[in-house]
Amino acid sequence: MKHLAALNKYFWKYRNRFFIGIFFVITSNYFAVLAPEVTGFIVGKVQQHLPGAKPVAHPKQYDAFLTVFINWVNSLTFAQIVTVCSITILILALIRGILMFFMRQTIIVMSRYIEFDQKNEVYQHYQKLDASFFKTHNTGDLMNRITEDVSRVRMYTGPAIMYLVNLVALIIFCLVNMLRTDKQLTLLVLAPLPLLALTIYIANTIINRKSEKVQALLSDLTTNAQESYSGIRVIKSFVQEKAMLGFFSKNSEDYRKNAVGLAKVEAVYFPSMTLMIGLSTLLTVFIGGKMAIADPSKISVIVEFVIYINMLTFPVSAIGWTASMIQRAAASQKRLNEFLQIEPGIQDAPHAVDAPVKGDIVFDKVSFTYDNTGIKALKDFSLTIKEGQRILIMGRTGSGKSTLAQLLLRFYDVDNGNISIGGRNVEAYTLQSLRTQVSYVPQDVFLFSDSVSNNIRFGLNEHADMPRVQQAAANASVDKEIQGLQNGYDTILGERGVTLSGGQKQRVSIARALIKDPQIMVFDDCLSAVDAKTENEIVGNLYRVLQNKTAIIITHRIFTGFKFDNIIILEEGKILEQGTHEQLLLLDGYYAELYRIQTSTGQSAA
Ligand SMILES: Nc1ncnc2c1ncn2[C@@H]1O[C@H](COP(=O)(O)OP(=O)(O)OP(=O)(O)O)[C@@H](O)[C@H]1O
Repeated sequence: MKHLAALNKYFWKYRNRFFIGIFFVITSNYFAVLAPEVTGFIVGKVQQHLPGAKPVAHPKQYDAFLTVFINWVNSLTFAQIVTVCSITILILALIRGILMFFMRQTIIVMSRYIEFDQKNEVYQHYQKLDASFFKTHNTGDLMNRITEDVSRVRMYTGPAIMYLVNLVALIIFCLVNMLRTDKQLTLLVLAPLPLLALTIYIANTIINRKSEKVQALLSDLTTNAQESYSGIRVIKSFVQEKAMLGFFSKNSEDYRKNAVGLAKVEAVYFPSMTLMIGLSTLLTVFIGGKMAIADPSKISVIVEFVIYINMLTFPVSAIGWTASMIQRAAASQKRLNEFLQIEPGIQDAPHAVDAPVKGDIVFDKVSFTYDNTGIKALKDFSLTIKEGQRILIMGRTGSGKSTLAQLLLRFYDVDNGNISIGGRNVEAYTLQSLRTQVSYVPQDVFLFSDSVSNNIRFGLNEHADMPRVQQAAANASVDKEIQGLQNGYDTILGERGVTLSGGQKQRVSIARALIKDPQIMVFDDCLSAVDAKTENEIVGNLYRVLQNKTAIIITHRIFTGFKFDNIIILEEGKILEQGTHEQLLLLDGYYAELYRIQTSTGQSAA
């Protein structure tokens, strides 16, 4: 339950709505319990009007408000009393309805505001968390917490609180009135209600457990179906349709069994609840009936009590429901707190500054190990890249090339050594200035379900006009292909739009980096999906665009047509060879071997 304390800041933020809402809940219940009293009063009047009726031994006491009303009504004729009381009951119902409307307008609307704020809070926090957090938590879990868990918490901030205050207020008002009317009858007829509340609580817990299981199975089923659709080409090419169908049918069967089990419990639960509630009414009529036989003036009491019992039915049955709603919200808030309390490992250092990120890049004895796998990706790595140099980084897969780029952008922080740009440690720049001024084209391309032009503009804070977007696309050699699409630059990409080829996606992603026009650019194996001719064209363009800029190009292919200031060959996190193309050929090592293979097979990019 302590987990829910995290929500207090929201209650405080919306305190006006909250307290006004509670005021509406209480007043609506006050007016609700006036109706049975007026009904009891009028039935009493009718009974007294019958021939041979004995006068009431102990006239009933009313609260101050009702006493004024009854004193006034008593001054009217019998026919007028009946009419006025009937209209009063109608007016009371109307007042209650209006107050309930305002109660929902305040409390439920407040819960929607809190839900909105909480979703934003979680989303903003996700944005702050670093790369290693996302590597160790799966997307489904992140999605579930921001949607399902936040919704469950809303059930607490809205309906649960509203019903809780409502039931407490109604039970108190009813009890006060019932005890004032007849203490003994009150205790007798209310005896089954605690039992009812307990039974409902237990049954609700069982239902919740079962429905959570059903929910989890449904989520498995959806994931299963989603994977089948997105991996349909792999399934078909490996002729695994039958196996996948079998897997899906098994999941589906598990889901069916559990859903039917839940339906059975619910089928027993609701009628038994009605039966138990009926018991209280039966007791009222039975015990009250006996009392009325002994003293006919008690008829009004029985009528009043039957109405009270019916009024109490819903709140009492809602006790279990509300309790389980609060339990579920507490469990969900616990899950949300787990993430909200994680401090991002990569943050702005206290002394970090917003400054132009340019100058020589120096890796000084850098070592880095991935925490989750213990893999030592860089070992005592030192390299100086002069401002304006274009360098190529090559090496076997897993040799640490991408790690270098990610350390430069502070997706991770080094374990030992340091990385500086323009004489200032990368940690001394704010993340904002570092990442806006160093353009990075990652290995795995990601395009948003948006227009091509907006995908290219993505990293800009200002709006770029079309000529600028087109220029960036032309430099990435993708302009002509975009123009060839049906809606050109307005073509929507992604699941509901056009699917670009792997090479086209890579080039849109390069255009996105080029449009930022930064001083430092890092291309991480981002041309792997394009053919040699296109690659040649892009590198040619890049060579021109990257004049006077520092460029780090990570690749597996050799570009012979262009002169790189330095070529680095990495091996197991260390420099194996470095120098210009000619120097490396003379060295006759890994690079020369790769060059021979590529030229003999015609793979060389230029
Ligand atoms: N997020 C990660 N968590 C744990 N280990 C990682 C992670 N990323 C990379 N590694 C490991 O670190 C080592 C270096 O990986 P890196 O991605 O830098 O290599 P690379 O030279 O870029 O490879 P490739 O050419 O295949 O892209 C590899 O052994 C890899 O398995």
